[in-house]
Amino acid sequence: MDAFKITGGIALNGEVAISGAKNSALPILMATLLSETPIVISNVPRLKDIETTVKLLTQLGAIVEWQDHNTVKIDASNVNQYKASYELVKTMRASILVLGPLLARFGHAEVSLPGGCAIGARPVNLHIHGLKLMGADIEVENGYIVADNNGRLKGANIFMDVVSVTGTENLMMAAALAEGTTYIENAAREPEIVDLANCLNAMGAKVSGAGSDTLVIEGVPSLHGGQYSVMPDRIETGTFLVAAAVTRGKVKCTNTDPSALDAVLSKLQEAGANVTTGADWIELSMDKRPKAVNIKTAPHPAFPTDMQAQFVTLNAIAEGVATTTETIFENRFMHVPELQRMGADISLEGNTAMTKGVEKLTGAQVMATDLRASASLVIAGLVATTETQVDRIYHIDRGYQNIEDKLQKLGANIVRIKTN
Ligand SMILES: CC(=O)N[C@H]1[C@@H](OP(=O)(O)OP(=O)(O)OC[C@H]2O[C@@H](n3ccc(=O)[nH]c3=O)[C@H](O)[C@@H]2O)O[C@H](CO)[C@@H](O)[C@@H]1O
Ligand SMILES: C=C(OP(=O)(O)O)C(=O)O
Repeated sequence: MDAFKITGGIALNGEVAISGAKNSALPILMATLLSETPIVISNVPRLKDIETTVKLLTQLGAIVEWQDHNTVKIDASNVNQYKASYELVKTMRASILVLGPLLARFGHAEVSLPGGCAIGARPVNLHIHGLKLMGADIEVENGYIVADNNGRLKGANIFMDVVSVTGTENLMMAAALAEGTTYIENAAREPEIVDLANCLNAMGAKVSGAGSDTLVIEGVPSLHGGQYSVMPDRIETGTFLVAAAVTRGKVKCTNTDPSALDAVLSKLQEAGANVTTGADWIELSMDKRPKAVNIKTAPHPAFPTDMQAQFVTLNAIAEGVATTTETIFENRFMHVPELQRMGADISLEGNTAMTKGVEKLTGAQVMATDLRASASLVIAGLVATTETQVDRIYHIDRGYQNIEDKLQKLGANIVRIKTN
């Protein structure tokens, strides 16, 4: 298994080019299943979840061809399998995103029910409920969601009880090929929803309202290929900015979109960072110890849960006390015991972590438990006074393209090693 060895204490300095957004690329790649002709997607990040997606699309019968490192052509004209197996779904929950497209285009889909995972139960009841409202017949059999529909799905009025990102995406994709108009109320408003809607519209769909809480999707009989470029990864951007802030460095993130990061940038400024932005870049410099900042996660445009762990690390070494409240996932504080092992003073009460900032963290052998928890431990390693080993970094490889190369270029002392 791979691990990172990090020797901390170096201020990060320089420029880092941000990759395409994992959470946008995944639904967009799944959306290619809706198209009868080939589609070329650029700015696709090369990371484990994308490899898994390519494997899944290929198993379904799509022809996937990389045109360059980050550009992929997908021809889903001959898709002839409709099953996403447990083997793939267990490694990547976003596999659930084939459900809507397969059902809408082929009238049949079988997708393994994703299990619970490190950050919470994460049910998919809203995906199923919405598709049923569109007329699908759905049963859960032997651990699989088995969905059938005769002919086209029907447009429906869908109210989402809970704001769900992939739930909104699955239903948006299904509705794109449905007969009639679908209204999705209490829809997620994340920038990745807007990106998917733009991609679908480039394929001939009629989606409006993306970015608001009501989506209106006028179904069309078929979708076609074309070209689309994935938006920059706002969570990767935020992760590098926090790393710059805690190491008291100066980092410019290029190829990014500041408008997708309002809540994160405002918290970094509150922590004392100097943040400047241009159309497609953000520069952060920090010459003092950060001030502790209170955080409460909530659906976009509020503070993203995918940045919570990184800010717990910031608060752990900041001046003062702070509360970090997680309202999206019931079990997303697995990084806390690991940070405590590095000397952080954090107590957990329900869904709130209370941090009393310490002057320094010390290196330790720690274990990554999920994607963003891993990122928070890497950041802690960058600021710790002695060597840190982060084990099980397959979690971080799911969502960050070449994170160690990018950090090395900013001056960090981080290497990938093999353990046992
Ligand atoms: C691939 C991808 O884009 N992943 C992101 C997506 O995950 P994902 O789409 O899985 O997360 P959701 O937005 O669906 O989850 C939000 C909340 O809704 C609940 N829920 C969700 C669906 C459902 O059918 N029933 C239900 O109760 C979940 O348990 C959770 O408490 O949004 C999360 C919240 O911003 C991010 O952390 C993930 O990085
Ligand atoms: C939780 C995340 O991803 P996923 O939904 O794919 O598990 C994440 O990107 O932080």
